[in-house]
Amino acid sequence: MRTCQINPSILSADFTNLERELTRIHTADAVHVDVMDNHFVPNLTIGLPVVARLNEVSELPLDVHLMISDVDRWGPGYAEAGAASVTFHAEASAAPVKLARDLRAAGSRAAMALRPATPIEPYLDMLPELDMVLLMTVEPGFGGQAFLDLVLPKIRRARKAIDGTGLPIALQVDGGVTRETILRAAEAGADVFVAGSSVYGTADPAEAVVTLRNLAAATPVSM
Ligand SMILES: O=C(CO)[C@@H](O)[C@H](O)COP(=O)(O)O
Repeated sequence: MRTCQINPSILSADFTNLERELTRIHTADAVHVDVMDNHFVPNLTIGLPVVARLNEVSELPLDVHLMISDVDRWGPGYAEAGAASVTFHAEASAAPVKLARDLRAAGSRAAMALRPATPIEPYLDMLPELDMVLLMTVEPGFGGQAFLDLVLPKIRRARKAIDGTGLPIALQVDGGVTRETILRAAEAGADVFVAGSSVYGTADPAEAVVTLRNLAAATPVSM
């Protein structure tokens, strides 16, 4: 068994009562908070004041995923608000190394996300600046989409590159993660899984988290 984490996405939760929705996933490793600005992605969710308040009421660490433009300017504020980890999109950052350093300096883990079609190779040199890489397995913007198998070879390449650094960099996947697709993502080398519908869409989200984590942990990486 290996160590894997499940971070449920509150995009699939009931936005009228987020505090209660956090308690329904008490078995999770962190809560994945999707920040969307209706500019970088065609959807709008929550911003800094709500994230700051969530951090005050949450027993789980916040794994904040910024799907916003001008992230070099706005990103560090989420770290200052107490997020345990802040993920920015490589496609939205003009200065990703500086941003990763700013996030760490503000007290959070620094993570970089890539859309399904964005290659990882141009970013391999900056892996030591990162605590986590997020490979999107759907186009960012909406929950409930189907997992894109075409990302699996990139997950494998990322796993190899991360292992090559010898650093404890997590490899997260996000989008379309179910009891079935988590097996393929885990086998390719992912170790942190974001799941929205397959957690909040069940009668017992806490139990769904445990099931997903056990499935991933029991799946060896195969290169
Ligand atoms: O960031 C996103 C979508 O942009 C994700 O976090 C989704 O919210 C995951 O939802 P499911 O695909 O698991 O339903």
